[in-house]
Amino acid sequence: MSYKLYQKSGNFKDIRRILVRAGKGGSGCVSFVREKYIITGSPNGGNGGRGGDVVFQIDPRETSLSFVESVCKGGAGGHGAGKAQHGTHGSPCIVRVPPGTTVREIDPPHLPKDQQLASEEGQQLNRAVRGFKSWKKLQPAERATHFVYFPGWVDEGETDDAEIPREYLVRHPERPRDRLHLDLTTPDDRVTVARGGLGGLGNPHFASNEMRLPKFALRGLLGEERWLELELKTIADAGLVGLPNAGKSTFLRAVSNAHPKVAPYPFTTLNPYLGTVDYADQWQLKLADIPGLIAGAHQNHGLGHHFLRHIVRSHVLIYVVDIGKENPWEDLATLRRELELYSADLLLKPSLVVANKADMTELAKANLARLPDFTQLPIVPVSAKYEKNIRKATYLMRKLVEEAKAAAPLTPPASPVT
Ligand SMILES: Nc1nc2c(ncn2[C@@H]2O[C@H](COP(=O)(O)OP(=O)(O)OP(=O)(O)O)[C@@H](O)[C@H]2O)c(=O)[nH]1
Ligand SMILES: [Mg+2]
Repeated sequence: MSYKLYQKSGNFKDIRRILVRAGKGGSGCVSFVREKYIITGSPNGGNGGRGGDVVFQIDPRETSLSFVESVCKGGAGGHGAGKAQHGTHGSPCIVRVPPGTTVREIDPPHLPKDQQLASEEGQQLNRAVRGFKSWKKLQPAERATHFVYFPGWVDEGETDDAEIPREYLVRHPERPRDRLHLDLTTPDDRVTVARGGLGGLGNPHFASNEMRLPKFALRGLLGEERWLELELKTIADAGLVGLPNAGKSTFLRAVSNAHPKVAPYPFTTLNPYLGTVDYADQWQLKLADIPGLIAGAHQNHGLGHHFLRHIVRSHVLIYVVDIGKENPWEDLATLRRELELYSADLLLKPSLVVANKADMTELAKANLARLPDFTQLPIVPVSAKYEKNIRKATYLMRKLVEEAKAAAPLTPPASPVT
């Protein structure tokens, strides 16, 4: 049931597993000067171009991971050509991701269990399989995968003495041992997640006194390849939590420029929704509306509780309770219990109780009088539908957010790129 409801939420995706593969480098070229009266032309093959990187561009306009491709490939570098013409660089693959995306490298799904990188044993095996293998020890057939030859020319050990720069010694670059782990929070930042392969060297590079006319050039290297898990944890200053139908979306509509759907049935909201509250002095507050939580959400009742990932980063939590029904404090206790089961840290965040639907009845008034007996948190009665007492709520929200920001001013810094 809950799965189906989640599926109904259109294209929204907050978790994705993708493959990023940077482009391979172009090959170097074997070529010689051919001109009238020049019998033995000097080598003039160009180098191959670099493969294109895969780059994550953090774009504040994006709010979902649904437009990220499952396979992101950088373009291949062009091959070198005669007359010392170098190959073109491969075009980079630029992937737009919303701020708040975390990136974690995972094992490729097709590797057998014992070869997976997670275990130390698996890591050793991986290194042995695709680890550093000196090209000198390779069989001729294997060696041909490193070199391009002049047509009809047979390698009889000439390539043994070729001076090859260190970075070319490994044809299949070993999978980086440090796994990529990034937290992309800074808007408009760019992070390279897979580097393109180097372009191969043309034959002039191997010319020496012993070998004036080298008839081989280097092939380009393969680009990096990684499997990544992207998870979107929305960045908002405050998050609304409440039972279904408590009026969270109505409250967001009342205080911000956002227009989430409002309807008198539970689970109207299926995706997190972000709104901005504008204050008179240009100060802004980002407020996130998420689907309703119910008792047992940690056991996947209702819509489950995985959407709580969108409020773990917010500075302040706002509990929206429907004060017009019997025993609203039980709802508050349910909410706090479910939050604790997701992450106990959530309960430590500064919070505020918005007692919604205060316009309703005498019961609402009686409940409001009793509510402080059940919680220490500040309580603001409002009517989101009729926009009553909204100013007081926004004022308190701002105060809490400013205090929380002053206490922990920095958003977590982006971890270094490996
Ligand atoms: N009388 C009254 N009705 C309200 C008030 N706030 C919201 N409602 C009504 O309550 C119903 C539910 O409101 P929503 O904003 O969709 O509730 P929600 O918490 O977002 O619900 P879900 O998205 O399903 O979790 C709607 O029919 C609203 O018109 C209020 O202050 N007074
Ligand atoms: Mg809603």
